[in-house]
Amino acid sequence: MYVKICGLREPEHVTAAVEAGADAIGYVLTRSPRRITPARARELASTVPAHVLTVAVFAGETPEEIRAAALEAGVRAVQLHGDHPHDDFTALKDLDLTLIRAGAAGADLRCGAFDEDLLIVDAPRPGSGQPWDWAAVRGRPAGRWMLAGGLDPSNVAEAIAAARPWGVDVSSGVEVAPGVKDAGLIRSFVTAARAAG
Ligand SMILES: O=C(O)c1ccccc1NCC(=O)[C@H](O)[C@H](O)COP(=O)(O)O
Repeated sequence: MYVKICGLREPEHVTAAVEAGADAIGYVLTRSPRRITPARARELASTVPAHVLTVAVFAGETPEEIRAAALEAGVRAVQLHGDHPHDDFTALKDLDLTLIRAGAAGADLRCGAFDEDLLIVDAPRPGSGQPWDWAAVRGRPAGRWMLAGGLDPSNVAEAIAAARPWGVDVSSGVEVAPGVKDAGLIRSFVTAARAAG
């Protein structure tokens, strides 16, 4: 089970995620209580070992803005959340970064449909921590796809059983307040997801 922890802002939470065995770590570079600057993302990403994917998250920015911020942040992947057209992914292809497409269950659920490498199937409001009907997508997404939206250490096993994803992605469920992560919750989430997967 591939595990991504999103919305990290502090070095101790990056360390907790890496030590717990997370596969990917996300930095939100778009409008959000979790937003950080590309410079801060670079600082946080600089300590992350090469086997962990560092991801810059965007929603609605232009390919030029995404390109500039991703290069400044020095990440290994970009995540385009919401209604980004196929052309935006094509425009970023030459960056040679992992491309992640993220959206709600109404979108095209075939990973690779927009030339992306990974797909995230999320709640309608990203980063809201709201659980949704995970079982509704069971058997529908194809390829390397992560389930997100309202996951936490106590429900991730149930969510995995319901949707049968390739991976899981969490933000609010490992926080004690919006944008404030908790190292213990991060560890518990990774452990629970791995045990269930
Ligand atoms: O986290 C945000 O605030 C956010 C804002 C705008 C676009 C994307 C955002 N988060 C992206 C993620 O990958 C979250 O992990 C995912 O939406 C799950 O969130 P949650 O339900 O809080 O676990």
